[in-house]
Amino acid sequence: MHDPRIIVALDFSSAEDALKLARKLKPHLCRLKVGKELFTATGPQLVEKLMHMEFDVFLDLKFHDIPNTVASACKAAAHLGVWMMNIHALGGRKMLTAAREAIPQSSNTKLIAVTLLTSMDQSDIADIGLQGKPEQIVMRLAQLAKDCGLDGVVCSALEATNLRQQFGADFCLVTPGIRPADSQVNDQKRITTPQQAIENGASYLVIGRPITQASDPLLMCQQLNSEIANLM
Ligand SMILES: O=C(O)c1cc(=O)[nH]c(=O)n1[C@@H]1O[C@H](COP(=O)(O)O)[C@@H](O)[C@H]1O
Repeated sequence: MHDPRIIVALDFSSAEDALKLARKLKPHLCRLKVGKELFTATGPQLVEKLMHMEFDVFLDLKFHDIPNTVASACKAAAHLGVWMMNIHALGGRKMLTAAREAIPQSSNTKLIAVTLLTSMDQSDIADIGLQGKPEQIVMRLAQLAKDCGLDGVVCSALEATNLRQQFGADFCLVTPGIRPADSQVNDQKRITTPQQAIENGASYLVIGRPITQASDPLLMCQQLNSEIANLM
């Protein structure tokens, strides 16, 4: 059974563009992430289409609201049959627990919590009044997610080494902010190369623009997969 480590972020504004890219890729090489832009534009039908193409789908809607609202949203997402979904750890213990309890035990959907967005660094943390360094905040929020029974977290691969050590092999570390050596950083701040991410213990690498904007997305995905395979 294949367990691709790359999750391609389908950050597109239409189903047509998303499907065009998905048709170039292969389910044994990558999983796909549907985020706020694409889901808002296309709704659950596109998620169903991608699953029908045998891709595992990570529904990245980063729910953050009162516990009852988040719990109901998580229940609806689990009902779609997605492989993974996320909520914001900053929603706090009651919200995380309500979300966990809302997903039926019979469901295989993984529930993970976003810790500190990879687009944020120390100055952004100061702006919103959080205390500590990024790695301390991420550790604190990951501990909260673990305590509430979640399957893992979204973090930067820069923090993965400590989290892997603290929470063990089964805790899922999903790492965006992945940038191959020669690609543009864009709006990301806490970045690593794919190699660093794997070496630091990341479970899955979320990669958007370096694959979606590549002249040959399939080739880029294949190359990254072989680099990852060489390290494992
Ligand atoms: O939850 C996420 O997927 C996420 C969390 C985070 O902290 N940082 C982050 O970049 N993401 C998502 O990961 C993807 C990264 O895309 P690229 O920067 O184009 O590789 C985007 O779809 C983001 O929404």
